[in-house]
Amino acid sequence: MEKVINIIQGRVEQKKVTVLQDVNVTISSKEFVYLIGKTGSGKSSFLKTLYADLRLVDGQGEVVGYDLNKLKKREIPLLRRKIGIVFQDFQLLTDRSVMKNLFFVMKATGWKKKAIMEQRGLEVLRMVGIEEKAYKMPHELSGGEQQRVSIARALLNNPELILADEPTGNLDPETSGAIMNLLHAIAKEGTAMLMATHDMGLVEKFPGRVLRVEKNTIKEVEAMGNFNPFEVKEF
Ligand SMILES: Nc1ncnc2c1ncn2[C@@H]1O[C@H](COP(=O)(O)OP(=O)(O)OP(=O)(O)O)[C@@H](O)[C@H]1O
Repeated sequence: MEKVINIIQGRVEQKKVTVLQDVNVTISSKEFVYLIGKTGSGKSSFLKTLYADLRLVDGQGEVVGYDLNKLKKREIPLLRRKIGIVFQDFQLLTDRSVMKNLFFVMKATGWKKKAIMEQRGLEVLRMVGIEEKAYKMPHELSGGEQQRVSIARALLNNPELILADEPTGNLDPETSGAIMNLLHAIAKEGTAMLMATHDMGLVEKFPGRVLRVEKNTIKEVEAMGNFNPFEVKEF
């Protein structure tokens, strides 16, 4: 299977302080992978490194075919076009409709023809089950619906990888479950998913590969057989 993330002996800093080191992580297409760990352990920092918002200080890294060490500033938008990013707080533009939120991203990533943009907008909204909300304003939607819009936005450019930072953090358990089903369905279609969460209930309910951030590094959690996310396999 094709590797969408390959980090070898990676090190990540925040303000000159090492947050993660000796990071070795490989993720292939279609995989659904959780990134767990305590608050402040470095989950967001790792995701930021993958979408080139933080530098990979040492080590090698390749994300959707881009070499993180060689990536020039002007190439960052090209990398982000092949990655979908979903945040806990949705990050929708509140002053415009759902469709105009999608247009905003499409324009920024090189789409030009309005009719084609509208067609693609409706298509991704259909994929997440809210096509009928296309012309509503964000505040007219529930939290779960807003998160579906942000997932639709992440899907616009057919990403090879979706990075989701606590995507269910602001949602009630039932809505979280529906969003998890959606994310799993997207991963099955071929988009790799790396999802940071500290909701262990979700990890148990929707099994997947688990990586744990602890002691300034990332470890694979043994998830075979008796699933126990607290059992850590040492490298
Ligand atoms: N912009 C920043 N400037 C300086 N230090 C930062 C910055 N962002 C994060 N840090 C520090 O880096 C470390 C890792 O933070 P990070 O946000 O990656 O953790 P996290 O696991 O995502 O936490 P949470 O679950 O609370 O989101 C923490 O010690 C944090 O204080």
